[in-house]
Amino acid sequence: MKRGGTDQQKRRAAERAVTAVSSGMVVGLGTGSTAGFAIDKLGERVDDGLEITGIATSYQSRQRAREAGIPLVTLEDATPDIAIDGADQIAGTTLIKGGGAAHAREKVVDSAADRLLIVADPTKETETLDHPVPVEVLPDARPTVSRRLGDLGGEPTLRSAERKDGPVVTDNGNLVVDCSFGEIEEPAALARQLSQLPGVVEHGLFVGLADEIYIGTADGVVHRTE
Ligand SMILES: O=C(CO)[C@H](O)[C@H](O)COP(=O)(O)O
Repeated sequence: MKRGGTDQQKRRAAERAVTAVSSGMVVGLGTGSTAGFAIDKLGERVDDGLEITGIATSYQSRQRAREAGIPLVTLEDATPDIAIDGADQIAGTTLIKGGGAAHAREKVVDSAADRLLIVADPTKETETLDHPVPVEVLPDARPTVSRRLGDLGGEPTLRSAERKDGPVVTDNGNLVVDCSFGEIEEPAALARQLSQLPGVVEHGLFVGLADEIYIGTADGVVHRTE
């Protein structure tokens, strides 16, 4: 499911993006290995005196932030000034996310932030989007949503857990259906259709949300803005 860049590429992207964070900011903390490197770097800067609070997007990012020593608040307390998150596929500034099954909370936090910075390795960048779209569904709605996804031309597969028999259960207690649509020619239109399906909690198409893309390479970082 995940495309694999190197840790060095991911760390480079993450550490460059973290330079955009300054004292006083509320920072949305993304999920996944690349966003994890950003959390680690923010923790180092907190040790050095940076005064920030974080808003986690998942159980995983909350744990990593705690280990890094970043004080945490929730959306009840504050609105993020900036969010740093990873992606599974990037075409321009349109994204597919949800490889870590965290896309529902990620979309809430990322879209609340004034600036969304995406950090990734070069294997994530493509001309067009063709990665299966993760769709978080209410457990009872899984059969009907899967049928509707088929009607939309998709090929839905219930995501299985890797280390136990049975499906992946999200932090919100829901299931994830990964739906392949082949090459997605109109992501915004597909995003609207997916959002309208009863039982869909959230899908992993992020359209019009990312402000900046940081791609770590073997010898530096490519930084793109909208
Ligand atoms: O969307 C996500 C989690 O839901 C992640 O940001 C995405 O899967 C990228 O992860 P990684 O940096 O480990 O490749």
